[in-house]
Amino acid sequence: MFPATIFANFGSVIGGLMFVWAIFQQYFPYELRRHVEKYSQRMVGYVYPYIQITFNEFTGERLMRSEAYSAIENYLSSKSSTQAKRLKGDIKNNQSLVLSMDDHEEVDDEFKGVKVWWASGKYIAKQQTVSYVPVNDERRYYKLTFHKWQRDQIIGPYLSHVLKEGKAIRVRNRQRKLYTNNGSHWSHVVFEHPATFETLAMEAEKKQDIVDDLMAFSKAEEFYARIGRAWKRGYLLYGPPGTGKSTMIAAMANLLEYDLYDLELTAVKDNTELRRLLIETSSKSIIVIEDIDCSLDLTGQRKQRKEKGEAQGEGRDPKEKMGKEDGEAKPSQVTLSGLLNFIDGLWSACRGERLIVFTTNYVEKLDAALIRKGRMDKHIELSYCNYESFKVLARNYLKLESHRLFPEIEALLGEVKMTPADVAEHLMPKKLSGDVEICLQSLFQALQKEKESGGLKAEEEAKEEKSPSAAEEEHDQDTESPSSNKK
Ligand SMILES: Nc1ncnc2c1ncn2[C@@H]1O[C@H](COP(=O)(O)OP(=O)(O)OP(=O)(O)O)[C@@H](O)[C@H]1O
Repeated sequence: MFPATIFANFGSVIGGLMFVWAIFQQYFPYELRRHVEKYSQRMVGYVYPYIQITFNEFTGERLMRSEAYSAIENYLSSKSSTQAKRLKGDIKNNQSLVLSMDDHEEVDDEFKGVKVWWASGKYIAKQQTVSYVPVNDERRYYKLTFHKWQRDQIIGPYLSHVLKEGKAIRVRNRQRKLYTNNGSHWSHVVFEHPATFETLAMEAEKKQDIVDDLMAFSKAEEFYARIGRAWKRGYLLYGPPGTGKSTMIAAMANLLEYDLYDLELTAVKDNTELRRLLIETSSKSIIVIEDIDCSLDLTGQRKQRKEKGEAQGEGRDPKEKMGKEDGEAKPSQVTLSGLLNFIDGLWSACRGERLIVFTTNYVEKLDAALIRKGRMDKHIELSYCNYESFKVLARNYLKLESHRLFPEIEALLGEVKMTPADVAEHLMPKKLSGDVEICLQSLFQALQKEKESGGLKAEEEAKEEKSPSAAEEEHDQDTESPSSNKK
C-alpha cells in the first residue's frame, strides 16, 4: 500500500473515533461517562507497566505554590541544563542564572540503578467566576514515570532524596540575609560580609577545631533526632574589643551559609516580644546577641538603654557599630530568666538548625546560669594578636610570607598586647600600590612605642599572678566550660 493511502485510512479512523467520542460526550449522561473513563483507565492499568505521579505547581484551595514542585524544579535544574533541548532561564536572587526545562520537555534520572523519567507539562485551568485582576491560569506540573516493579524504591527513598536535594540546592542558591530588630520587628539587608576562616587571624589549630565543630553540627540532624534533642548549639565568644568576635560570626555564617539575626536586646520591650522575635527566626540561622553583659545585668534584669553605652567601658558602643539610634531610657522588662526559658524551652521547639552566639568583652561578668553547659556548648576566647595571627594578617593584607622585620615583630608581639584590629590597621596600605616596608615599619614602631609606654605583658601577668582574677582561674580549668560567674 502507498503511504498516502495509509495516511488517508489512518486519518479517517482517527476522525471516526473523535466523532464517536464527541457524540458520546454530548448525549450520554455524566455518570455513564465517568464509569466508562474509570473502567477504561483500569483496563489500561492492567497492561501499562508504569506508574506516574504528578506534582502540581499550585496546591490547596488558596493555590499556594507547592514546596514539592519548587524542590523538584531545583533538583532537575542541573539535569535539565545537560539533557533538555528547550530550557527556560531566570535570574534568581539578583545574582545567579537558573535554568529549568521548558514545558513539555523530558529528562531522565537514575537512582541506585533504577531509571525514572521526569516530564514537565502545563494545562489551562478553568476560569474563576469572579476575578478583578487578570489571572494567569496556566498550571504547570512535573510528572514522574517509573516502572511499577520499582514502586517501593521510588516512592520512598528516591522521592525523599529528590526533595532533600532540591531544598539543599535552594538554600545554596538563596541570597543570605542579615536581620536586625528594630524594636519588635526584624528588618533585613543582604548579607555579604567577606570574612572567612582563612582570613581570620587566629591559631591554625584552634581555628580548625571551630570549623570541625561547626561542620559536625551542620551535618548532625540524624544525631540530634536520635538522642531526642533540638538541633541547636550555643557559642560564647569572649575577648577584648577588636579581637575579631564579630569577624568570626561573619566567618561562621559564610562557612555554614546561614542567615544572621543580630538581636539587640536593649531594643526589645519585654519577654513576650523577645519570644516572638526568636520564634520568627528561620532555620539555618545564627542568632547573635552581642555584648550580652551590657544587655542583661547580673540580677537578671535588663539594663536601661542609656546605661548600655556607659557599661561598655573601654569597648566600642555596639549601638554605634550597628548604626542604631539611641532611644529614651525605658523601664527594663526583658529578663535573664526570660531569655533562658526561651533557650531551654520554646526555642528548642522551633524546627531546623540554629546557632545562638553570645559575645562579651567581660566573660567574668556573666551569670553562671547563662553560660552553663547545655546552654552554651562551646566557649571560644579571642585574644590579643600573637605571631601566628600576625602572619595570617600579613598574608591577607600584604601577601607576605616572610620579611626581615618578622623576627623583631614576633619578639614584640610576645611582650606587648595589641589587638588584631590594631595590627590590621597598621598593615592596611595607605596607598593601593601598597608599600610593604612602610606598613611593617609602622607596626614595628607602634609595638615598640607600646612596649616603652609600659604595656608589657610580663608586668601585667606578674601582677595578675599575685591576685588572680576569677575569670582567669576559670579559664585555666577548661576553655570548653569557662567561667561561671563569681559574684
Ligand atoms: N582575628 C581577626 N582576624 C582578622 N581580622 C580581625 C580580627 N580581629 C579584628 N579584626 C579586624 O578588626 C576589625 C574589628 O574587629 P571585630 O569587630 O571583629 O572585633 P570584635 O572583637 O567584635 O570587637 P567588639 O568587641 O568591639 O565588638 C574587623 O573589621 C577586622 O578587620
